[in-house]
Amino acid sequence: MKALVIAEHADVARELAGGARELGSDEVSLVCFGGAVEGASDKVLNVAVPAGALVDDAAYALVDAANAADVVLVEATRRGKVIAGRLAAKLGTAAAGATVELTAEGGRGTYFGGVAERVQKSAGDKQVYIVAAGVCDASKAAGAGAAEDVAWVAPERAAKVTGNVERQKTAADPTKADVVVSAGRGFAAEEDLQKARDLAAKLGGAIACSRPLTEGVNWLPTELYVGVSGITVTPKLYIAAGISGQMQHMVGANRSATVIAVNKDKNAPIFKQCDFGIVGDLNEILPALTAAL
Ligand SMILES: Cc1cc2nc3c(=O)[nH]c(=O)nc-3n(C[C@H](O)[C@H](O)[C@H](O)COP(=O)(O)OP(=O)(O)OC[C@H]3O[C@@H](n4cnc5c(N)ncnc54)[C@H](O)[C@@H]3O)c2cc1C
Repeated sequence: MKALVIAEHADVARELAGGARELGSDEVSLVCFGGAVEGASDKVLNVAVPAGALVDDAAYALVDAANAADVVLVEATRRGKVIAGRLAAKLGTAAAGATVELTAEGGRGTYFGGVAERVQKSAGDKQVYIVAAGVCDASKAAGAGAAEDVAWVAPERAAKVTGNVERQKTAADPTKADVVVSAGRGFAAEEDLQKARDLAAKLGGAIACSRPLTEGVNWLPTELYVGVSGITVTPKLYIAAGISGQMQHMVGANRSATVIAVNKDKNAPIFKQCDFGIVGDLNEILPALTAAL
């Protein structure tokens, strides 16, 4: 069996390469847009993204590599999801998303904010899985990593980069953190986010958020929103503050080992999806937690 791994982060690339081996792949090809990955795969595919082009469009350069593979594992990033969808369409199949476990029977994924699970496979003989960080075991990754250049193939109607805006960099990556303090629309003012930052700092964790805090008011970078169209996090502790618990958000958080919710509405749906719930005003609860730690 042959596998193609597509990732944005070197550590997740290793994990997915390990996952491909666990599935029984005897040949693993790997492309990582976020840096060199050595000793993790048989082949390393170098896709040079031309200036002005988008990584999202890399699917077209990878069609031949995907066609040569039986299984394609794609890191569940925003760009990865675009690449996986386009590649699956080119292969005449569908991509299985939100995969939290890979098995020979298919990918186990969660749905409806984690209240349901199912195992699914792409139709046909080629499998395309979108897999989150932390799902596969990197220790199984191995290989000589023979380098191969892959020519860029521009899409028929490529998106054009019309400008670049430097984004605010965050101190810690929530996809890697053991503790994530996640802020939602319950935060009434941007400066109140400091309360979440203080708690995260005290716990050695990272900040994340629900989508309205990025795309609605632009208080935090889009890389930080958790959910079906954002990132998937798998921390030991997820503190959801001022988040109602809509399924589109929870699907990205429900693999956290422990979820604590802080919400002033005792009927908020999040209280049905958490291990511990605190009914109260986050403006009082978060500073109190920070002070108590
Ligand atoms: C196709 C699609 C994709 C989507 N993808 C995503 C996604 O990937 N990620 C995502 O997050 N969302 C996503 N959404 C949006 C999602 O449906 C919800 O609208 C969003 O998650 C709600 O964010 P929230 O919980 O922060 O806000 P709200 O639902 O408005 O909840 C705010 C909560 O804060 C509480 N609150 C208010 N004030 C306080 C206070 N002072 N102290 C404590 N609690 C307080 C309220 O009681 C309420 O429960 C998507 C929607 C669609 C249609």
